[in-house]
Amino acid sequence: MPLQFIRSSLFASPKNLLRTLFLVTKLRSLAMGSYTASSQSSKLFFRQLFEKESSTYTYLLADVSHPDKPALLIDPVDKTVDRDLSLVKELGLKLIYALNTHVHADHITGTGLIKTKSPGVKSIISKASGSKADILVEPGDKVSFGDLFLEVRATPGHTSGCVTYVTGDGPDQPQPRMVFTGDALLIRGCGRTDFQFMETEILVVVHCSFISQCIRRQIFTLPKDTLIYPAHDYKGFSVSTVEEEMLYNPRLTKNQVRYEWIILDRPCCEPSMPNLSNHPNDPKLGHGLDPTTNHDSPGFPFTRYMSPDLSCRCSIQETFKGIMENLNLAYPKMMGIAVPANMVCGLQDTTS
Ligand SMILES: N[C@@H](CCC(=O)N[C@@H](CSS)C(=O)NCC(=O)O)C(=O)O
Repeated sequence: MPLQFIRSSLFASPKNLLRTLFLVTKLRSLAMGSYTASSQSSKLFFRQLFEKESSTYTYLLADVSHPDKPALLIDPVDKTVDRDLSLVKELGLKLIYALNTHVHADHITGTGLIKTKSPGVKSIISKASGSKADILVEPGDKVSFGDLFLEVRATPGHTSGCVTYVTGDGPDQPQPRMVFTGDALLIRGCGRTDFQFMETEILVVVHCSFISQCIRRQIFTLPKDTLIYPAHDYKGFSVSTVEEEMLYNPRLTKNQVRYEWIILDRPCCEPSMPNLSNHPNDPKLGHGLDPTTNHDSPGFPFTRYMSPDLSCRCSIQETFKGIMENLNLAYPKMMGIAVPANMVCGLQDTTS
C-alpha cells in the first residue's frame, strides 16, 4: 500500500483510521519480522547470528514454552562462541545441542569450544561426514528440543556428508517451516562441488548430480513458503523461500536434462557410488550399455552418461556441471586448518 494512501486515509473517517492503524502496525511488524528473522511460532525462539570473517550464519533455536527452554545452535563458529553462549545465558535458555550441517572448509566449528565451556552440550554431525561427534545423525533422524524437532535430510554434493535440518511437520511445529541448508543451498547459489571425489569425469558428474538432485528432492519438495536459512551469504541476503529459489536461483533453473536423466528413478543420496573398477564397461572409455542386451547394466545407474545421443541433448555450459566448473573460486584460505579440526567436530578439546 502506498504511503500516500495511508497518510490521506488517516483523516477520512474513524473506521478508516482504525483500518489504517491496523495496516501500519501490520507493515511495521512485517518489516521487523524480516529484519530480525523471527518465526511465527509462539513456542519457537529463533535468532540468526553472523560471523563476518567467514560470512557464516549460526542459528539459535529454542522451545521457550518448555519449562527448561531447551536450545540448540546450528553451525556455530569458534570465533563467536562467547557471543553465542552469552546470548543463551542472557535469555535463560538451556543449550543442549551444537549441530554442524557438514565438515566446514572455511572456518573452525564452535562445537569443540562450546563443549569445553558448557559441559553437557552434545555435538551433532552426520554419520556420512566421517567425522567425530557425540551424536552421528542419518537421514530421517529427528533432533528434538522440548516439543519441537528438526528432521535430518541428506543433501550431499558440496561435501559427501552434508545434511539439511528442517523444522518439524506437525500442528505444534513452527509455521511456515524453516530449512537450514548449510552450504548445500545458498540464496541464489549453492555450495561448490570441487572439494571431493574429483578424480574422474564420472565422479564429477555424480557429485553434481547429487547436489542438484538432492536440492530438488529434499528441499524443493517442501512447502513453497518454507523459509531457507543457509550457512553462508556473500551478498548480504539473510533469508529466502523455497518458492523464490525454485524461480530465481540461477544455478538451479537452467537446463538439467543430462543430470535428471542420469539418476532418474534412483533414490536420492544413497551411498551407491558406482564401483568403477569392477564394471565391465569402463565409463571413462565410453558408455556402459550391456553389449549383449543394449540396455543399461543392472545396478549401475550412471552408465549412459557417455551415450552420444544424451550428450547432444543440451550443451555443457547450460548444465549444472558447466555452471559449477566455471565458478572459478579460490580454495578457502583456512581449508588446511579447518578441515582436520572439523573432522573431530566438537571433541578436539575434551578427554572423551
Ligand atoms: N572466500 C572464502 C570461501 C568462499 C567459498 O568457497 N565458499 C564456499 C562455502 S564455504 S567452504 C562455497 O561453496 N561457495 C559457493 C559460492 O558460490 O560462493 C574463503 O576463503 O574462506
